[in-house]
Amino acid sequence: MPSSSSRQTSNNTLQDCDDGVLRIEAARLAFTEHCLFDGLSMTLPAHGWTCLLGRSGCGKSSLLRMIAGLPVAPDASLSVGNGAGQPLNLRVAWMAQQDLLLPWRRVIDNVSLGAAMRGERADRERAMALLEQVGLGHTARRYPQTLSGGERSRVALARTLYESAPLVLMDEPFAALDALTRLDLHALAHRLLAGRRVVMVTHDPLEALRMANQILVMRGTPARLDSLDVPSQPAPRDPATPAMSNNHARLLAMLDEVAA
Ligand SMILES: Nc1ncnc2c1ncn2[C@@H]1O[C@H](COP(=O)(O)OP(=O)(O)OP(=O)(O)O)[C@@H](O)[C@H]1O
Repeated sequence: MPSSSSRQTSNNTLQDCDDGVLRIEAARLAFTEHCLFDGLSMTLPAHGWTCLLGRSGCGKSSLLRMIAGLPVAPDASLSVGNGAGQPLNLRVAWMAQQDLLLPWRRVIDNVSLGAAMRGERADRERAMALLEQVGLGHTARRYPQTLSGGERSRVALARTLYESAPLVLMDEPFAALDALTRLDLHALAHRLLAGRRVVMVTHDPLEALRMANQILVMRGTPARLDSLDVPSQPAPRDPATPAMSNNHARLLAMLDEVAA
């Protein structure tokens, strides 16, 4: 899902809103035999990263898809508002674990893929500038299969940035990368996404502690959302500090806690 667009969920209309908080409320997802969550709410500040963690299968990716307005299940609903009960319109960009680069399009044409999908003329200058920003200007005319995994992730990041969406949803975007490449991508993504509202699903507590302004843990059955304070240093944080080790232990304990 490389493109962004105006989204409509089952029970609300989303409108552009770059400032102020965003409230996700009354999120519910149930299947015939079980309810994954019901009545979940969260506040997303205007700028900064919210990291969402939880045990496998608790519904993190589904919740992210619901925020994006994508279909998940017949019994799936939430409302998105500005905290004062008013619905909002919001353009959304999506970045997934799989880079979803199209092998038959050159790198630069993958960056501007959203424009092509919307039937718009691609802004090649902008796509090129973004490629330069992620350090891959020299690969513009190559095809994705000639790039390494880390380079492909950089192209996917450039494609996400091309959308200029105020809300960026990321589903384990760095999970397939080796540890050092991941650290590099953290720093790059943090710099290039400054000023955006980012929600990132991750399985990696250290990644969350490194990047987040807000950490939310989904746990319990049906799941509830609990928050964990983040270290006071600015992100992206050095993983080798005592504050990070202490919080890492606390976050692991929260993830491990038996459902209440
Ligand atoms: N049609 C369906 N019927 C029943 N259960 C379903 C259906 N579709 C999805 N599920 C369940 O919904 C749950 C939530 O999936 P989701 O991918 O959102 O979880 P997750 O927390 O992101 O998992 P992971 O961390 O493993 O990626 C899973 O347990 C999945 O089996």
